[in-house]
Amino acid sequence: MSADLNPIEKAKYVSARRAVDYVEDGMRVGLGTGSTAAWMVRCLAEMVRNDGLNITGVATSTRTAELATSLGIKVVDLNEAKWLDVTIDGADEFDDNLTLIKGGGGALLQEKIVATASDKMVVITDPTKHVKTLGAFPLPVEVIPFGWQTTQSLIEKALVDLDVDGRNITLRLNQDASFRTDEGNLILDLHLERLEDAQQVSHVLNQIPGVVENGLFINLCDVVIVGAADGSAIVRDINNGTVTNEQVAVNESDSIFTDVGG
Ligand SMILES: O=C(CO)[C@H](O)[C@H](O)COP(=O)(O)O
Repeated sequence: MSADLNPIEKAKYVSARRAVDYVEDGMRVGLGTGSTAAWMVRCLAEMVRNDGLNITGVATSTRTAELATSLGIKVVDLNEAKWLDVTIDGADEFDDNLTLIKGGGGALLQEKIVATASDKMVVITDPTKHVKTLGAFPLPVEVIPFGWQTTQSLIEKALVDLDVDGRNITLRLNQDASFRTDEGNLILDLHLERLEDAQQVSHVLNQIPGVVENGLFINLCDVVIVGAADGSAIVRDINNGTVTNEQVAVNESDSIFTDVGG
């Protein structure tokens, strides 16, 4: 493996490399967003280039669409694909129930739509993402710009009613301006520390006018892969209840490392 990659980046690559085993010829594939998902896109592109793999991708963000297209993967709109065989995406946190916090890259809305429209969601992670209790990573909530400060107040009040301390909410920034999602919306990051009842919090947040979606992914993830820098990967499949520890075949002179300058 490229000596220039740091251990976390190697772990991300290993989990992405294992995840593309779920992709078969002719499949419609949801392409996640983030640095781990970018490795998956590069792995798939290599299979398209070298093995003639024929797939249709649906991207969860503009930047993933640009990466995939630039590497030769056919990308179509979800309206055209309609339904997907598998989605492979990263996560910011996951717990033992495979409930996720996503949206660190601001793509949670499209990621959730795409994951929901997939037969299977495979989540690719590194060891830093596994938590006992969700919430150390701030929970992203996508809100429409109109009256967003009022929406924030309503979120604060709803969290107090749930006995969750939600007073620490920040508007996500991109340099000095507010961060805008692909849909032109804003992201509020909820610094909750601990999230005991994800189902309830998710439900309550999504009832608030102005909230478009939140970053909790509940009962969506089928498989989580935790890659490690030594080339091993733990693969947990929630549907068949298996957990396997595998060694992933990694080619040190893989051309995808030069694609990213590694
Ligand atoms: O949810 C996401 C983007 O909205 C990402 O999947 C999540 O932030 C993980 O990113 P990375 O793989 O770079 O750690």
